[in-house]
Amino acid sequence: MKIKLTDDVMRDHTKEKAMAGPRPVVMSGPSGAGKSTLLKKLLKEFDGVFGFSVSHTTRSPRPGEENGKDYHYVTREVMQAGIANGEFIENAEFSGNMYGTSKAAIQAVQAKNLICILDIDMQGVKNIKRTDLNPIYVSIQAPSMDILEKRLRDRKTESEESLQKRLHAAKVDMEISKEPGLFDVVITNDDLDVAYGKLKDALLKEIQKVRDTSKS
Ligand SMILES: Nc1ncnc2c1ncn2[C@@H]1O[C@H](COP(=O)(O)OP(=O)(O)OP(=O)(O)O)[C@@H](O)[C@H]1O
Ligand SMILES: Nc1nc2c(ncn2[C@@H]2O[C@H](COP(=O)(O)O)[C@@H](O)[C@H]2O)c(=O)[nH]1
Repeated sequence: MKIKLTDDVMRDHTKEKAMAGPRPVVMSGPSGAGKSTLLKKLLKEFDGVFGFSVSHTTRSPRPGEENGKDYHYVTREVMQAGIANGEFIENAEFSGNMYGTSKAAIQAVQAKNLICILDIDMQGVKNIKRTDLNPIYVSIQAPSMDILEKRLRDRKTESEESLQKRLHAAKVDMEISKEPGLFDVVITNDDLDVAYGKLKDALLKEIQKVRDTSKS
């Protein structure tokens, strides 16, 4: 039997699709694996396609980081009040600091019909899985623990204590990321250009959606 859709039904369906917008992208993986490096390349090459979800954190800014651009830097008290007030879609304690994605951070990107990128740890991934955000889950991994440690040390952003906490979390992360179905794609970031190519391939469909929408 052929079902004839009325104009109203068709209009509603189209509106729903337009409102749904592109799927967000969750990038996760051990600290030092190269998430920020890769997502900065994406944001630069695809200006007007991707938007970064600016998280809140209680850690101090690193040299060159900007409040409101890299993170919203807040105190524990402010962060805890926001969480208690239901302002966060997810939050986690990582390496002695609090991190969280506010609902407003995601809405700010989605309001512009951009692909919202979240850079979050494994606890964040597990928590986002319980929401209806429906992102594409990408895991970025380093080729080995030794290379990861070298990258983190060479970055010169961590104290020895923070570095050890991050390496410990990385071991857990590397194991969990093998869980079948947890991530849509797992990318080993060995050669940066190769890893970036794989990331673009994984997101091609969503990139095209945004480009098609902005043309129409
Ligand atoms: N493919 C690569 N080869 C060599 N060095 C790399 C590569 N990718 C990233 N790096 C370097 O490794 C360091 C860690 O990368 P980056 O800061 O992007 O990691 P991250 O996963 O975002 O870490 P965090 O979770 O702590 O923010 C940086 O100094 C970066 O320049
Ligand atoms: N669960 C969340 N994790 C987050 C968020 N923002 C960042 N992160 C993760 O924290 C670590 C450390 O980040 P760093 O900038 O201090 O190196 C890293 O794995 C990030 O992915 C967040 O909002 N929620």
